[in-house]
Amino acid sequence: MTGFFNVSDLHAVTALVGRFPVTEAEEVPLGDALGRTLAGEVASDVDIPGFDRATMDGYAVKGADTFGASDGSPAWLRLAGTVAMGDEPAFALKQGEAAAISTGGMLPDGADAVVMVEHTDQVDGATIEVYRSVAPGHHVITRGEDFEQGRPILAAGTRIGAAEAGLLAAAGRATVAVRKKPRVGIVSTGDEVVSVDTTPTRGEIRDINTHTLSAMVTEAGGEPRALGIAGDGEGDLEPLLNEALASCDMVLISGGSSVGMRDRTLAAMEGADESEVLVHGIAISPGKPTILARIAGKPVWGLPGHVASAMVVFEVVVRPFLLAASGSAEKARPFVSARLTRNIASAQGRTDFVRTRLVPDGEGYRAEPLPGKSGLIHTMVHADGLVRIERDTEGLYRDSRVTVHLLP
Ligand SMILES: Nc1nc2c(c(=O)[nH]1)N[C@H]1C(S)=C(S)[C@@H](COP(=O)(O)OP(=O)(O)OC[C@H]3O[C@@H](n4cnc5c(N)ncnc54)[C@H](O)[C@@H]3O)O[C@H]1N2
Ligand code: MOO
Repeated sequence: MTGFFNVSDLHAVTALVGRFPVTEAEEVPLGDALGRTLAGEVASDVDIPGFDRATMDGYAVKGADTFGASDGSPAWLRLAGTVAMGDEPAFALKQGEAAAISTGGMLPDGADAVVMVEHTDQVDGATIEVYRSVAPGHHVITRGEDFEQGRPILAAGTRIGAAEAGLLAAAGRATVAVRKKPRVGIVSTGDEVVSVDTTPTRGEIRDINTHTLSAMVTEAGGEPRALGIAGDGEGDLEPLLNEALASCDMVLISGGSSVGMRDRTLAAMEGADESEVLVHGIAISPGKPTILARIAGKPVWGLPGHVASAMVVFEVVVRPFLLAASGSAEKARPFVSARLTRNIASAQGRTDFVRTRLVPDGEGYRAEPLPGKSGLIHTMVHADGLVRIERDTEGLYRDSRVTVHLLP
């Protein structure tokens, strides 16, 4: 009988991640670095900010000079000068003095706080009244408060988002060393699968997996390359597989990974030069008929054809390999805790990933499992996340608390 003679445990599969290389580093302009992964640790060349800086418009003061000040009993301070923006003040504050300052201006020596202009009145050209007491440090960002010169500010493996781009700009990084985006070749298979611009005849179905997988590759920091659809005939897949291997760092083939008569993915992988099949079958659901081969040092995946299965397998198995290939330090998706709206059955001996919708419920969420047919794309559209049920768990009862790993 044909079958999966050696179904692997999920942990054993993800442990294979170290068998594959990380992409090379390259220096890119900061403006092109969004979504990329830092190749090395980054330190700043300067203190940020490089000086004590006002965060409000008003007067730089010595906090102690304002202690006890109120509307009924204001503090009187002498005006020592005005701070010009972008300049270092040429004067220092002595006891009982204040200096006019704008937001972002440099505090003169001797000042340690800023009192807001609306809490003051100018009595004449040389004197102000202060109606509030300000403690030292009030309305001031101190030198090096964001980060200090020479100290690491971002670790290798950090994915560059908006905040990281800002930090790199502050640290003077006009160019950044990042990992090359792993290129991922995507091949769909099946005589019944037709491209999106075709009206399917009865028996045909439009190619969904190329588009879901491309989107997921992009989200994970890779660069998808759609290579088209291979038929089920003998020798149909090989040219596309070879093209993908020649131009990409990883290959995803969807469909034909099972044990049916037309399932030729395994044979095509085995027939490639320098090929070693590492996995054929994983103890997960959906996604049991997943294949992983190492061909010419590159990971080549055979993903289930069923559309939701292909997405779930990408999320829980392939994505960690893609993150590792780009040197990413990301470990796990964010998750929320929620109560199940109904029982979920699960067979022992495999890890289940249940597509789940989150329904807001007072302070938190209820987790609503979505019915399981893995050939339906709408279940993924409605899912907010996945609930993982471990191999040794038979199922979960309604109202039990579960962890929902959020999908992007
Ligand atoms: N006798 C058995 N049959 C099946 C088993 C099994 O253990 N014994 N496993 C089932 C499971 S679970 C899955 S998952 C599928 C996986 O099969 P394949 O990877 O070989 O995929 P196909 O047979 O080629 O396709 C399955 C299904 O998905 C549709 N499909 C394929 N590619 C696309 C695409 N790019 N876009 C949209 N839809 C696609 C295809 O038309 C089929 O309907 O095997 C079960 N069978
Ligand atoms: O294991 Mo399949 O991937 O259920 O749909």
